[in-house]
Amino acid sequence: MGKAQKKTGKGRLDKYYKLAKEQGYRARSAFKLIQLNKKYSFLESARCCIDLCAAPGGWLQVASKAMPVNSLIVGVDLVSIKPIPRVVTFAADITTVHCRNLIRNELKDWKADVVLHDGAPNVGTAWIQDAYSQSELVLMSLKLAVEFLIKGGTFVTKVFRSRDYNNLIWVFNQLFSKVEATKPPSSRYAFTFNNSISIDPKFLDPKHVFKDVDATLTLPNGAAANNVQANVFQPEKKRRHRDGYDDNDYTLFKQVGVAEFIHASDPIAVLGAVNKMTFTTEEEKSWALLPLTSLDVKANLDDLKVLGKGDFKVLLKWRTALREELGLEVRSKHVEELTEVAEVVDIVDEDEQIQQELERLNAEATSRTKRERRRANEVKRKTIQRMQLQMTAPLDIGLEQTDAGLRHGQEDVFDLEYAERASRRAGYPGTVDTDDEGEVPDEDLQDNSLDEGVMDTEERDGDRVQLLENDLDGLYETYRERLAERDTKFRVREARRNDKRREDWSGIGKGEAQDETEEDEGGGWDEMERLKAKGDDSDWQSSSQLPKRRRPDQQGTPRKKARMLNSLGDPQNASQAGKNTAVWFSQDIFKGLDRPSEDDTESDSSTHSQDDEDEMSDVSDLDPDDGVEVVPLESDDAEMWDVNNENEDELKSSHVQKYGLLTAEAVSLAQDLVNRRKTRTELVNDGFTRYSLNSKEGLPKWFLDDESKYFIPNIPITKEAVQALRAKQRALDARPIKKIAEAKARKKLKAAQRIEKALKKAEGVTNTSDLTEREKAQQVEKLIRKGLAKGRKKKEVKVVVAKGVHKGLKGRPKGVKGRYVMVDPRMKKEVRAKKERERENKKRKRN
Ligand SMILES: C[S@@+](CC[C@H](N)C(=O)[O-])C[C@H]1O[C@@H](n2cnc3c(N)ncnc32)[C@H](O)[C@@H]1O
Repeated sequence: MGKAQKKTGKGRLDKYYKLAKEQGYRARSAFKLIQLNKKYSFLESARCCIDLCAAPGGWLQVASKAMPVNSLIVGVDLVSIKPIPRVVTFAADITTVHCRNLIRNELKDWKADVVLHDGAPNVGTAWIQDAYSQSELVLMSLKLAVEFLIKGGTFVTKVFRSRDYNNLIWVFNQLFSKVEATKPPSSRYAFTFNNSISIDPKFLDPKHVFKDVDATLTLPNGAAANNVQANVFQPEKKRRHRDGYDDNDYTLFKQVGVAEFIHASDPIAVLGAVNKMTFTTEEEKSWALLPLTSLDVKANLDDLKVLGKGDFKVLLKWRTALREELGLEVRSKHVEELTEVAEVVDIVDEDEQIQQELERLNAEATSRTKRERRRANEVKRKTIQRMQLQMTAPLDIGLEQTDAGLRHGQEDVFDLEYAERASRRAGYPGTVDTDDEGEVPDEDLQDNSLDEGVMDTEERDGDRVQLLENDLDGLYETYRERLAERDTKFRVREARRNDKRREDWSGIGKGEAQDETEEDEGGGWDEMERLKAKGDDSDWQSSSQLPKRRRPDQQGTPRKKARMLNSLGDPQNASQAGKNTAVWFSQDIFKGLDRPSEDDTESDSSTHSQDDEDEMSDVSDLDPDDGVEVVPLESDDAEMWDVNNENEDELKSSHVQKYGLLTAEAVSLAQDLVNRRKTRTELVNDGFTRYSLNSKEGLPKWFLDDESKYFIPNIPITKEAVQALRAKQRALDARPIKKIAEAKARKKLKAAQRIEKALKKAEGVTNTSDLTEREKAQQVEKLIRKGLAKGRKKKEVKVVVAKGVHKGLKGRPKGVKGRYVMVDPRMKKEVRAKKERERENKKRKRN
C-alpha cells in the first residue's frame, strides 16, 4: 500500500471503525473526543455538558464514561439518539430557538462546563457549499455555547479547512481567551477554548462573520483573503469572479516583497493573493543569498499563479526555515497546522506506524510458518528414518503422517511417494529397498533439505534409476532368451508356469521337476542343476517354479541384498541358501556385475541376496508335502508387506517370507481371503479332482492313509499369512481417511486464525488509553472467549410449546428466530404416561 493511498481517510476510518466496534462505541468519532480529552482533560472536572449534533451518540458515550457520576449530560441532534445511561437526549435543530429552549429547560439555571459540537451538515453536494454550511453550523453551535457556557468553560467544535477557516478563528479569538487548533489522530480539526469574554452579536452572525472578517484579512495592497485559501490548497480549481476579478480586488497583477510573506501572520493568504514576490530590500536580498533559498524557491516566487500545490508547500517550508534562521520562528502549532504540510506529515506518521506494525506482523507470521515447516520436515525426516530402521509399524506411520498433515493441511497423508522420494534423497534408489539397518547413512539422514531444492535431484535420481533399470531389463531379457534356446526344460517349465490354475492348486512338487526327461543340452539351467547336485543332493529339491523376472536394479545392488541374508536364522536353510547363491551367481549372466564384497558377504555360507533368495525359494524352499512355502525368519520386523503394492519385487521382502507369501499367487490368494472375495470352503472345493469322489472300497489301508495325508488342497498360503494381512488391513482401516484429515486440518487452521484475530483485537484494546486496566482485561477476555466460542457454535433448536399464543399456530411463531421445533404439551404428557405404563408392566411381569 502506497503512502498516497494510506493518506486517504479510509485507512484511518477502518482502524477507528474497528476499534469503536470492539469497544462498543456507536461511532468511530468517539475516539476524537477521547484523544482531545486526553490532551486537554476537560471532561473529568465537568459537571454539565451539552453535546450539539450528538447522534448516534459516540461523544455522549465518552462523556458519560469520563464525567463524574452525578453530572448532567444533554445531547441534541436532528435525529433521535438511542438512550445512553445518565444522558438526556432530544431531537432538535440546533439552529432553532426551539432547540435553545429545550436546552434551557433541561439546564434550568445551570451553566455548562463543556459544550461539544461535532456537527456535519446533512445537505449539499458541492464541497464549497458543504464547507459553508458546516461553518454556519459551527457558528450556530458557538452561539449556543456562548449562551450556555460557564465563564472559563470549554467549547469543542469541528471546523473544516474551508475559506471560512480564518474567519472562524478570528471570531473565536474575539470571544475566548485561549483558542487552540488541534487535529486528533482520528479526526480533522477541533478547537478548545475557555474564558469567554465580551460578546458582540455580530460575531455570531454568519453573514457578518463570513463577510466582514474577509476584510480583516485584506492584504496591504488590497488583495482580498477571500478565496485565497482555496487558491493555495486547490490551485487547480481557482474560482474566478464572473467579471474576471476576485472580490474587492481590481488590480490585475500583484507584486509584493518577500518580507511581506515571511512576516505575514497568514502566509497562505499572501500566497493565494499575489502574482509575484521579489527580493527588493537589502534584507530580502541577503535572504536570496542564503543556501536555503534554492533556485526552485526563487523560480516559484517569480510567478505564483502558475504554481501547483507542491510548489506552495515548498514555499511554505522555505518560509518556515528562513524564519527559524532569522530567529523569528516560534514553531507555533497554529501556523504549523494551518499548512497542509503539517497535515500530511501527521497522517503519514500515523500510516507509517500502522505500516511498520503490519510489516512486523508479516515478518512474525513468515518466521512462524518457516519454523512450523522446519518442525514438520523434522517429523517427516524422523518418520522416514524410523521406517528405514524398521522401527515404525504401519499404524504409527499413518498416525504420524496424519499429524504432519494436520499441521499443514498440505501433505497428502497417504502419499507414500513422499517417503520414497525422501529415502531416494538420502541415497537409496527406492523405499522398498531401504529397510536396511546397516546402511542408513546418518549424515544423509541429517540432511534437512527435504523441502527445498530437491526436485532436480529427485528427477535426476529417478532418471538414473530408470536408465539402470532399462539396461538391466535388456540384459535379463537376453539371458532368458539364451536360456530358452538352450534349455528345453526351461521352455516346459515356462509353459507350466503360464498354466495358472495348475500352479495355483497343484503346488510345486519335487516330482514335477523329476518328471521332466528332456535332453540335457548343458549350460544355463542344466549347469545349475549339476552344480546343485554336486553341493548336496539330499537337500536339493527341484521346483516347477522358474526364476521370476524381477527388477534388475535389485540385481545390481548386492550390498543391499546381503542384509536379507543376515535375517535368515535357520542354519540349514542358510547353508543351503549359501550354496544356492554361489550356484546362482556362477552363471555367465552375472559375470560383469559387481559381486558382494568380502565385508558384505562375511558369512558367505549363510547369506544370499534378495533375488537369490527369490530364486532359491522358488526353486528349492518349497515343501511339497503341504504346498506351503515356509521360510524360517527370525526378524522381529513388525512391518508387513503392503497388500496394495503391485510391485512383484516386494513380494520378496523378508516380511513376506516370514508369513510364507513367497509367490504372487500366494499373495493374491491371501488378499482374496483377507478381502473376503474367496472363502476357505471355496478353496477346498476348488481343490477336488475327478478322482476325489471315487469309491474307496477295496483300497488298501496304506493307500487310504497316504491319501488322507497327501490328498489335501494345495493352498500356497499359511494361516499366519492371512492373519498378518488381516492385521495389516485393520491398521490401514484405522488410519483416518484423507478427507477427514483435511477437514481436521482446515478446522485447526480456522481456529488458529480466529485466535490470531482475537489477539490482534485484544492488542488494540490494550493499546487504548481511555479504559482502565480492569475494563481492558474484561474486554480482552470477552474477545478471546468470543473467538473460541465461534468455532464451537452449535445450531440451537428452540423448543416452542404449542400453547397460549402459540396454540394452533401455523408457520413460525412470533419472536422466534433461527431453528425451532413446535411441541404439543399433551403429546409430551401422553408419551411420558405411556412410558410409565410400560415400566409398570415390566415390573409386574418380573414379579
Ligand atoms: C458526525 S455526526 C456526529 C457524531 C457524534 N459526535 C457521535 O460521536 O456520535 C454529525 C451529526 O450532526 C447532525 N446535524 C447536522 N445538522 C444538524 C442540525 N442543524 N441540528 C442538529 N444536528 C445536526 C447530523 O444529524 C449528524 O448526526
